[in-house]
Amino acid sequence: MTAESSTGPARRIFVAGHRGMVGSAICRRLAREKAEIITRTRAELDLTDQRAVAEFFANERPDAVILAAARVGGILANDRQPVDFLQDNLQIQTNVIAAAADHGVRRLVFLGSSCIYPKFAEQPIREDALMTGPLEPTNQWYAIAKIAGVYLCQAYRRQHGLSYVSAMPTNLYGPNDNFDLATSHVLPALIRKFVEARETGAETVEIWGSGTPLREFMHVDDLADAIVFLLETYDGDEPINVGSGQEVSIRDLATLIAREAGFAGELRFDATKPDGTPRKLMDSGRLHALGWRPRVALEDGIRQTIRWYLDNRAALGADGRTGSSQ
Ligand SMILES: NC(=O)C1=CN([C@@H]2O[C@H](COP(=O)(O)OP(=O)(O)OC[C@H]3O[C@@H](n4cnc5c(N)ncnc54)[C@H](OP(=O)(O)O)[C@@H]3O)[C@@H](O)[C@H]2O)C=CC1
Ligand SMILES: C[C@H]1O[C@H](OP(=O)(O)OP(=O)(O)OC[C@H]2O[C@@H](n3cnc4c(=O)[nH]c(N)nc43)[C@H](O)[C@@H]2O)[C@@H](O)[C@@H](O)C1=O
Repeated sequence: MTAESSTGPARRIFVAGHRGMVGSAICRRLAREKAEIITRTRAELDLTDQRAVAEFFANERPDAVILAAARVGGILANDRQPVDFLQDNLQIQTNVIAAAADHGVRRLVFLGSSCIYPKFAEQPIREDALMTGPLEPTNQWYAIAKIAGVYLCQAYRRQHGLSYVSAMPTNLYGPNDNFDLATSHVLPALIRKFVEARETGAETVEIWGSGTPLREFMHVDDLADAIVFLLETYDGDEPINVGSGQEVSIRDLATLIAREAGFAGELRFDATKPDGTPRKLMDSGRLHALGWRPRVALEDGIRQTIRWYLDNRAALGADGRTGSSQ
């Protein structure tokens, strides 16, 4: 294990999870850099397979890694599949981070999530709120795994001097999102629901929970730009928040998407579904102080993502996830 801890451009970058929403956006963004991008589909490399991951790193020798592969899902999937969200994420991140360290990877960016912060953290949430209070019960399993990932990066830095960092994105949306209503996040779910309601002439659309929770949304192209910026410039022990500052209630988000999708009917709130955390607006002041700012306004991003969904839904699987052709 070597301990070269400089920032700066990487040459061979392994983007883990390149077929996902975040990984694909990172690949689009990296195409503008002088870097060779290494990818593997899940069929080629199951990241929960420790031996296969070690072999891959021994053969490919990337000098940087962006870890955007994970078991990801919305509030209900997190709540109903605690084993999958805890176990898959612990395995994927531990295998990748450990193999990277064992095979001389110089730089690694681990993606956490704003849900790792305490449910009732002071708003906007600063990085030092981590581990200061109880987690939101619906996604505590996923959060515990992600917290372990943050600590593993810090541990490799402390014990082996490695330059591994963690970024905490807020709620994301954009091309290649998951539009499966059972497992998706709210924004793609509402795009699909309102588009289909307009097409079928449905009079109501069901919105989970009370509509009062507040969420901060960022377009995935902004996130990808921030991750490449951090890969090249950030070498800190602390995780760093990546937010947009664009906060909206679920009711207002639904109203906005309904308008953009051309749905004029009624919103019906389903109180049997969980609200989750009441608010999670991140303080992204540290990232801004480094000189990075988001660009995509929420309305523009939603309009663009509705267009993407309309243009691409035929190629999505029946469940609304990107097919295996990429
Ligand atoms: N979406 C969001 O709102 C947020 C996401 N994040 C973080 O960003 C990262 C990416 O999320 P996102 O792009 O939305 O998620 P996606 O589900 O769109 O993508 C995840 C990717 O990981 C791959 N993957 C999952 N399990 C394995 C495995 N065992 N072996 C190999 N590959 C695997 C998937 O492969 P396959 O295509 O085969 O399924 C997919 O390409 C995650 O770390 C997530 O926690 C953080 C905050 C918010
Ligand atoms: C990114 C983050 O994402 C997850 O947390 P979340 O922000 O609570 O996730 P969500 O997008 O699924 O819901 C946001 C809000 O929206 C409401 N809501 C309304 N109607 C629908 C709906 O149709 N689908 C969904 N999914 N939610 C809906 C829903 O009830 C909730 O109040 C974490 O588990 C964790 O994985 C994580 O890191």
